[in-house]
Amino acid sequence: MIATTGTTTPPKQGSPILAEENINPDTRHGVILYVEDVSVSFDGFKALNDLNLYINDGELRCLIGANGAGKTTLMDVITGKTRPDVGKVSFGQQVDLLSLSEAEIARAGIGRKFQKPTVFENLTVFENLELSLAGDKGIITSLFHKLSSEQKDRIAEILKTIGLTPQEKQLAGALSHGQKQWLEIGMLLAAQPRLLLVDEPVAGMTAQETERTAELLTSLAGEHSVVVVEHDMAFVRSIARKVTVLHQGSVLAEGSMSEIQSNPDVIQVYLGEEQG
Ligand SMILES: Nc1ncnc2c1ncn2[C@@H]1O[C@H](COP(=O)(O)OP(=O)(O)OP(=O)(O)O)[C@@H](O)[C@H]1O
Repeated sequence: MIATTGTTTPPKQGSPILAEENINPDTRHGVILYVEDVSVSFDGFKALNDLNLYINDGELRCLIGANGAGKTTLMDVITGKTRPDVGKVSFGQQVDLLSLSEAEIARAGIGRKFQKPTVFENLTVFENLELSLAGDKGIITSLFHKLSSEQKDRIAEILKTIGLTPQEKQLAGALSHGQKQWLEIGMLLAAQPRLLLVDEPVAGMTAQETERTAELLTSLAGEHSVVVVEHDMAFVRSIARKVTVLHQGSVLAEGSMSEIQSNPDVIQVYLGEEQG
């Protein structure tokens, strides 16, 4: 029988993301994300096919693959948007992500950055971060609530990390495309995620913005684990210590960029296209 149980649910709006509710995943074996034997079918088509992936605590991993390889579906499974037909997905050794809702997964400490920035254009950079810090307390409470010195320090720290301290009073709508992307990364950081999933962060960026983004993502690794889905191979080369290549819903190869580049299967199905 053909399985058609890969289901996609729309993201819940206004989901509370509170840093203090983050749970502490058990990473005693050095792994923060386990994806094991996961398959997802859409009307009989296997978008993910017996996929196995392990992300180490604190690592920066790049995920590459041709169009339709399953990268987005994998991100959707990790964040609870799509439920697999079979398989196991856990945050650390014990937290079963398949039993949690999208909001609960976000609260558990998994942040996702979509390709298109979604900052509040009519608020300042500082206010955008203030709102993210407020979590489910909401916009009204947050605007009338006086920030504690600890919260102010936290915002200052995030501004420094994302390189937007000089722009803190600027309206987010006036930022460049690259700056908006960094602000959104900062808004995710307000929830203190352990794992960050970042979808095509440098699409549409200038060369200088791309370089700055490479520095930013590299600086986040260590304290956070970061998975970057990216098509820009020059960017992947500049940041990746370890690259996973997806092909037809499975892992085709995994290793350093030079290992990947010399892998005959990869050359044939992916890099071959790029070079060819
Ligand atoms: N909701 C859905 N219903 C039916 N098919 C889907 C659905 N979502 C994804 N697919 C199919 O599953 C396959 C994998 O798609 P996915 O978006 O995960 O690939 P991708 O690697 O992210 O590609 P891209 O680089 O183009 O974003 C594609 O063939 C896609 O058409």
